[in-house]
Amino acid sequence: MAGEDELKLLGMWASPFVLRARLALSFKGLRYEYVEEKIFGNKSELLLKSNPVHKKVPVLIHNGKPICESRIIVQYIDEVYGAARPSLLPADPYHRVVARFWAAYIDDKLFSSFMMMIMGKTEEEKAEGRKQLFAAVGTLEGALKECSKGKPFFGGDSVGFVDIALGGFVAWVLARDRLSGLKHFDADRSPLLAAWLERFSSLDETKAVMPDVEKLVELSKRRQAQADAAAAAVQGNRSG
Ligand SMILES: N[C@@H](CCC(=O)N[C@@H](CS)C(=O)NCC(=O)O)C(=O)O
Repeated sequence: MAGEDELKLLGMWASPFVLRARLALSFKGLRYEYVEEKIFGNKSELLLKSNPVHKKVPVLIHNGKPICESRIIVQYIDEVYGAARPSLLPADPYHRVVARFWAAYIDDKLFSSFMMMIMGKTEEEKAEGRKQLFAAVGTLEGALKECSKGKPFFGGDSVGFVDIALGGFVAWVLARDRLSGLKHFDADRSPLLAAWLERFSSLDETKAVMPDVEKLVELSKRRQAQADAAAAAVQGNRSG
């Protein structure tokens, strides 16, 4: 990193999107100031000023300039610090758009079905979320085969953009595995992703920023209880 560069990350410890930014910074070997935000309480002036459109974390502030949205932040880090460590995005424009396509798929399909499975208002909705999640995992298994071409990561020999996009969810996948007793990246149904999960989780750069899975399990239980109570109240209002 250039001597006078100042990097500050506004985050929240449990956020998978923040974890993406932390992973990218970690894989590039960059130092930065981390600021924990109270996103469900009073958001800081700095966050509101830095991300007035979405008011969400992560926000990366580079020499006073804010960059918002996790996938954009990861690509920015890769462009600015391209010389430090291997590039996250492939050099070939077609391979680059393929990587961007799968990173978007992770948000549009994997994350949305994951949320439906956890926060669904009815048992039917949760079951539908689970079904869609397993379908999305199946599709990603094919994407890993296509992108890695037999190498360890979506990025090939080294971690790339899609690895980071999916890596943001690793701690949550492990926490939900623990809560449900299910393996979301199951070695029988998705052997490549199961092996990827082991490999990615064991890297030093990942371990350095990975949130505590036990703490996520506790947070997940609390959120589940709140979602269930809200769903029960809606049900009560309908029948009352
Ligand atoms: N699309 C955004 C999603 C970011 C996001 O949803 N952040 C959540 C934390 S996980 C947040 O800041 N929520 C606060 C709010 O919704 O007000 C990204 O990729 O960065």
